[in-house]
This record gives sequence, structure tokens and C-alpha cells, in this order.
Amino acid sequence: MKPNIILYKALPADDLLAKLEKHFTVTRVEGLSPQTVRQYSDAFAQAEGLIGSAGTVDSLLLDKMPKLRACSTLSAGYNTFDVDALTRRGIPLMHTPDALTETVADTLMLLALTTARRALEVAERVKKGEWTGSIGSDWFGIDVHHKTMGIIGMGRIGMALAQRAHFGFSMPILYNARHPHPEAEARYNARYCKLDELLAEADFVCLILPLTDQTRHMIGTPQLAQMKPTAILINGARGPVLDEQALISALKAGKIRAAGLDVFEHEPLPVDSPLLSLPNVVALPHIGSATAQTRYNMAATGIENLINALNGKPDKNCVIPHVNR
Ligand SMILES: NC(=O)C1=CN([C@@H]2O[C@H](COP(=O)(O)OP(=O)(O)OC[C@H]3O[C@@H](n4cnc5c(N)ncnc54)[C@H](OP(=O)(O)O)[C@@H]3O)[C@@H](O)[C@H]2O)C=CC1
Ligand SMILES: O=CC(=O)O
Repeated sequence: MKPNIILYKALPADDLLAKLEKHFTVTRVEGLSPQTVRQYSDAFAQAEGLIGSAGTVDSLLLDKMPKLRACSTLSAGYNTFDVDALTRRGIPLMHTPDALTETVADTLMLLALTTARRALEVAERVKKGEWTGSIGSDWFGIDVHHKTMGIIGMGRIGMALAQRAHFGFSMPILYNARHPHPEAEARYNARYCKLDELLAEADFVCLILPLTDQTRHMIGTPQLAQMKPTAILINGARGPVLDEQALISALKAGKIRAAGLDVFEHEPLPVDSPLLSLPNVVALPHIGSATAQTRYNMAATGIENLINALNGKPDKNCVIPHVNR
């Protein structure tokens, strides 16, 4: 008999669903919420696998899933999972980091370019018919090339960003992480910095690290005050890594030049967020990995991950090392 699983996110192609259904008896639910868990309570009680993204998997949910043997998230980040509770139950949690690294690094460069060159702002002026002659200096942006890129989180995506910034834009690279990364230093001439030093020196401060107890609000009023008034902040990590209220105040007071944001403390970003009325903010709807090819690859990887994990082989892409047997 095929194992029962819950799929809580629509897959981007029919062949992916067909593959999942070849291996498992699939119950599709529209997201993980108290309502869907109640509505499909029997399916949750019977499920041995859970696959999807953007839902909270905590001990409350795990208690309702006594047969659960593996979780597969269609994402690199896994901050919505209670990893300790999964570890206690010996349930492997699988993720899809390698499928999206390059695409997310592209998105970070996109945010750097769009904010620096004020691309959205001036394109809006063109649409409004304001381009009636030679543009004045009030339409000018700043250069990206040869400016200093500060990367907070020199993991897979941080490295891919450093590659773009170093080779593509001749940018000196500063970085902060928990440990020095000799590979980044050798390949991209990156310099390891304490956070304070990076904030004070970088022209672009780019957040690309996980949301954890240690990183929640790691950038707040004191850190924003350390940045140059000409610097641009980019957040591609998770919204709560940045204190959004502090950012709004800093932008309003001209403490930093601009912000490029792909992630927010509350998603979707409420339409009345003050961020949306600031001309020097570029707000994207969490599209870091959102190309058709990458989303396909992520879903394909997530399916493989679940098949492997439920076959007792969570060798690759398991985020809980000692469950990775
Ligand atoms: N916007 C989007 O759509 C996407 C966002 N993301 C986010 O990006 C994050 C990073 O992804 P990825 O590069 O694959 O992850 P990795 O695990 O490869 O890298 C994470 C990096 O963050 C560093 N780090 C962790 N904790 C701290 C800390 N307290 N202080 C400083 N640095 C820290 C790590 O340091 P060290 O190397 O020293 O251990 C590592 O360099 C994900 O966790 C996710 O939240 C990911 C994909 C898409
Ligand atoms: O934010 C997206 C992810 O894959 O993590």
C-alpha cells in the first residue's frame, strides 16, 4: 500500500503531481491552517509525509499527526518548522536549497540595481507622461559597480551574490557570518568583518541568512544608525531579521538612502504599510526564487526528498543532521 501524504501547496506542473501520486496517496489541502487541519483531520491523522511550503509546523500540528515520518518543504528556509519537536520524534525535515541559489542571488542583484538606479520610480514617471524633455539630476541614481557590497550570511546564496558582485560589478565584498569562509576570500577577495564594521563601510548591506532566535531583529535602530546615509539595505532573508518599524523611521529620517525588500514581517505586506508610500523603497512579493524553472526544480527536488526520506534515505537535503541517517 502506498503511504498517505498531505500536499499543502499547489505544484507548478501536472507531471509533478503525477509523480507524487505514483508514490503516495495524496490528500491536497489549501495551506496549513487550523481550518484545513480540522477539515482534513482524518487525513492528517493518517499521513506519513507532509510536503508544501509557507505553513507553520509546530508541536500542536505534530500532535495531530501521530504517523508522520518525514516533512519536505519546498523552500530553502525552514524557520516555520519546530525543528526541536521534529528531532525529538526522529522525523527528518528535507528542504530544497541548491535548486534556488542562483535565482535568489539574481533577485538580490535586481534589488541592488533597482534601488540604486531608482528604476521603478523613474519608470513610473515615464508612465505618468512626466518624461517631456532631457531628464534633470532629480532623476539620477547612484552607481552599483565598484561600490562596496556587504553580505550578511555567506552561505550558498551569499556566495552566489558575491560571485555576481565581484565578477560582474567589480565590487569589493565585505561579509559577516558565524564563521569565516576562506573560499569566499579566495574566490571573491571577500573580507570577513564584524557586523559593526560591515554596517559602517558597506554601500549595500544585504541580508541573506536564516531567521533564528539569534537573527530576529538583528538589524534595528542601532544597526541602521551605523550605516552610511548613502547606503542601501537589501533584505532577501526573512522579514523579522529586520525591525521593520526601525527601518521605516530610518528611511523617513534619511538615515539611509533606500531599501530593497523581498520579505516582510507580515506577508502579504498589508496595503496600508508605510513602506509602500516611501519612494525609496522597492517592495517585492517574496519572489526570490519565483521563476518558472526554479519553482519547477524546487518542487521536483522536494518530491524526490520526500520519496527518499520515506524510504529511509534522507541522505541529501536533510536539515536535521542527526536524523540524517
Ligand atoms: N527571499 C527568498 O525567496 C529566499 C530567501 N531565503 C532565505 O535565505 C536564507 C539563506 O539561504 P542559504 O544561503 O541557502 O543558507 P545557508 O545555510 O547556505 O547560509 C546561511 C548563512 O547565514 C549565516 N548565519 C546563520 N546565522 C547567522 C548569524 N547569527 N549571524 C551571521 N550569520 C549567520 C551562516 O553562517 P555560517 O556560514 O558561518 O554558518 C551562513 O553563512 C534562508 O535561510 C532563507 O531564510 C532563501 C531562499 C529564497
Ligand atoms: O523564501 C524562500 C525559501 O526558499 O526559503
